[in-house]
Amino acid sequence: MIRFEHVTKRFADGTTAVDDLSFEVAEGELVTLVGPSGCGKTTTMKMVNRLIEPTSGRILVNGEDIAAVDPVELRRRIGYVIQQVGLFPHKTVLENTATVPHLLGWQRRKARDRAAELLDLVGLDPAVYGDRYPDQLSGGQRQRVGVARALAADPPVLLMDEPFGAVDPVVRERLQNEFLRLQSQVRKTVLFVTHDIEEAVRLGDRIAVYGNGRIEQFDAPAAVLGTPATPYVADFVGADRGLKRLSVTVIEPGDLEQPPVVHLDDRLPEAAERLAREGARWAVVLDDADHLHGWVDAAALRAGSAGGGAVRDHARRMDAWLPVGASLKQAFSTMLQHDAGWIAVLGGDADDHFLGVLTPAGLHEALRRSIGADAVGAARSEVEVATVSGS
Ligand SMILES: Nc1ncnc2c1ncn2[C@@H]1O[C@H](COP(=O)(O)OP(=O)(O)OP(=O)(O)O)[C@@H](O)[C@H]1O
Repeated sequence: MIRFEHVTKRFADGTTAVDDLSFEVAEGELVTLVGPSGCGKTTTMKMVNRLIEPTSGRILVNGEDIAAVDPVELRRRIGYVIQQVGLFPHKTVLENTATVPHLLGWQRRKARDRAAELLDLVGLDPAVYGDRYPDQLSGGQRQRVGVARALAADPPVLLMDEPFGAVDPVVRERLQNEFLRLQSQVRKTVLFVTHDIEEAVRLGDRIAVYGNGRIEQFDAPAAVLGTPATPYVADFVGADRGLKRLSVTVIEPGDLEQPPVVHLDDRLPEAAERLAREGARWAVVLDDADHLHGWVDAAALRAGSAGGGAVRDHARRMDAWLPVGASLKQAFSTMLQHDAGWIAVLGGDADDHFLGVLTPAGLHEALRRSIGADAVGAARSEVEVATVSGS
């Protein structure tokens, strides 16, 4: 979808910003370009929409050599989001979002409807924010408008240059999550520049690690963290790359335990007896629709049994839950946040169907799986650490 063939950019003053670059971003793929300041990431990106012309080599978008495409026309087909969002201050949020559809000559009504739809998609209610001006928004909201505007004309390709760089870490993480959700719906071909390895790892299907005008490694996040190709990459991803892997390893159904499950309306004596039979100290409680309600203590059930009643009289709410596919980092963080010895995992066919619980032991297994997955290429010391800590 985006293909670089031996692309070099040498500026007039002799600086070689990009040196013989060849790589490809597949259709619907999100590739992050990551590296220290000045290594050529932005230059790479700006060559795709012809804000910068290569000195040699060629770039194809959707099989077409872009050197032959009129730059203005090319840019209308490519969404572009930058850090200083560049919203028009005298235009409302809705008008800003409808900019490209207008340029493309859409009917006013159709353009505004589309803009409203996009604002909704990025989490801004058009009825609340549509008529505001950019200076009446927070930094995070402005970034969302930037993303909505870039997507408004439904371009197949999106270029994003540090789009979430100017907001604080909490808002940034929220924007990243929202963007991932959005991308899973719209499946654009995305080139995403960042100097933050955490962001690159979280967002990228693949990551290109840059060092001085060249790509040092181009691979899936887990592979870059697990088996850095060069000492430079190892240094760049950091000594705590084991920890960073937590954010790219997901919980799988096999990591879960299956405690006894009771329902809110189950009668007490039967429920208490069942837990006693199974030797369980607690059970997960589901409601009529099989949605997670919480948990119940076996001793409380036993004590209450004599008086009759139902599980609901003793059930406690449980807010510590995660969707299957969440990262181990989220699992760790949820356990800490709720001071919980286990967390419920929901998902599967129906979205919030109860699947099982993740315990610290399950988490540990998942960690070992994450390291073992590429043990073939992993450094010996890493595998040994996993073995020792697991014994
Ligand atoms: N117009 C220009 N003329 C001369 N040199 C330039 C020009 N634009 C960029 N450069 C140089 O090219 C190199 C790569 O710049 P580029 O902006 O692509 O880096 P980057 O990786 O995006 O950095 P940052 O993360 O700081 O944005 C740098 O050494 C920069 O100084």
